[in-house]
Amino acid sequence: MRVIGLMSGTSLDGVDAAWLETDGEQVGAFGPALTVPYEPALRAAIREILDRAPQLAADDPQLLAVTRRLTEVHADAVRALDAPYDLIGFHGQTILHDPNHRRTWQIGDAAWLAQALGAPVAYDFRSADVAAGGEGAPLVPLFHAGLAEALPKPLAILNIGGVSNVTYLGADGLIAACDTGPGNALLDDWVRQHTGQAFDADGALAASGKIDESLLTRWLSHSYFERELPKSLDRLSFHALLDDIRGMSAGHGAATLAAFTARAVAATRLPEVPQQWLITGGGRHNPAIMAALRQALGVPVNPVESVGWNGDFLEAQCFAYLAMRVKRGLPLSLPMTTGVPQPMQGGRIQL
Ligand SMILES: Nc1ncnc2c1ncn2[C@@H]1O[C@H](COP(=O)(O)OP(=O)(O)OP(=O)(O)O)[C@@H](O)[C@H]1O
Ligand SMILES: CC(=O)N[C@H]1[C@@H]2OC[C@@H](O2)[C@@H](O)[C@@H]1O[C@H](C)C(=O)O
Repeated sequence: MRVIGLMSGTSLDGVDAAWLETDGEQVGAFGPALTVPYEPALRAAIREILDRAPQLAADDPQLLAVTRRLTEVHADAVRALDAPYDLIGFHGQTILHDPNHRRTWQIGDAAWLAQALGAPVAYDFRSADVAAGGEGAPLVPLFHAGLAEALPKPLAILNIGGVSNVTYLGADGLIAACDTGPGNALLDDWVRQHTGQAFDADGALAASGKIDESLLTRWLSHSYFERELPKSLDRLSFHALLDDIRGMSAGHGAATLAAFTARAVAATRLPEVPQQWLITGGGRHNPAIMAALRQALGVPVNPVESVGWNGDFLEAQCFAYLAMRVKRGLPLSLPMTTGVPQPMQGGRIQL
């Protein structure tokens, strides 16, 4: 089937939309993809909702307004793709992720979207997993495994979005995963506070500063890095650490945060050392993070473009693939990807 996947990630920068022809197991063809950025007012409103999420009522007027506007931008993204489709995969925007309390919350109005587009919409990909005692994230591993079938293993695929997550593919067929630590979200927030820019373009600010090694050592002693996978994070899980660098110069802070993203990856215990790391997500555009990864991992580190994938749209493509799996009743997650007791179906379809 022809499926459009829609992902609004933890960076809060906009909606990624990507077209895929798939049966939910193989990818038949990749198609057009694009990003519709959120207008600054919407971005700020999402950020407010995210900060208020733990106390937020489902009928909060600001929540309802943000949900509607966010869903409209998703509809715009589908229309802008201008390609025929049979099904939509709609992730929505995560505003809260707390699997320990069996809560994960993605906002977005699937019923409105299905009606606006006149097409079925698969949505609510994470809650069945969390209800079954799983982490509810990451969900991308089965898609990575499908794409990487012919690649040499063991292989690690690292997404550096707002939060970073890794998929491990073993030579024996094992698929394992977890969030590794911060991606760009801490760094983005730091850069916004200090320069007013949305992110550290090309790692320039980080390159101008010096890494605070003793602080890094302290941060890496955080209990999250002791935990075995599977495990997952909220966008705000590490935000308290920004207090530790409050007095630092913008450059030193950026250098230390970029290095932390990379060292947290290296601190993640995988079943075996991968032959290669393939890097996807916006963080692969940051040379400071890429250089720190190469130094910390000691095996080849390459962007996913080196194997012909598009690292700006892999997650949107993933939710097209998962939409098809929802439709076919195939599992979305496995014991070693989210900690569910058995391969777990999930998602719902709005007709
Ligand atoms: N040229 C660049 N230089 C430095 N950083 C960049 C560049 N381009 C993108 N980024 C970083 O990538 C981020 C966006 O990444 P991405 O689009 O993968 O996020 P996302 O889709 O919200 O992620 P996720 O859902 O995985 O959390 C930006 O906020 C920025 O930090
Ligand atoms: C709860 C949630 O939305 N998590 C996101 C987030 O962004 C990156 C990382 O944290 C990953 O765990 C997940 O997204 C990807 C698409 C996933 O589920 O695989």
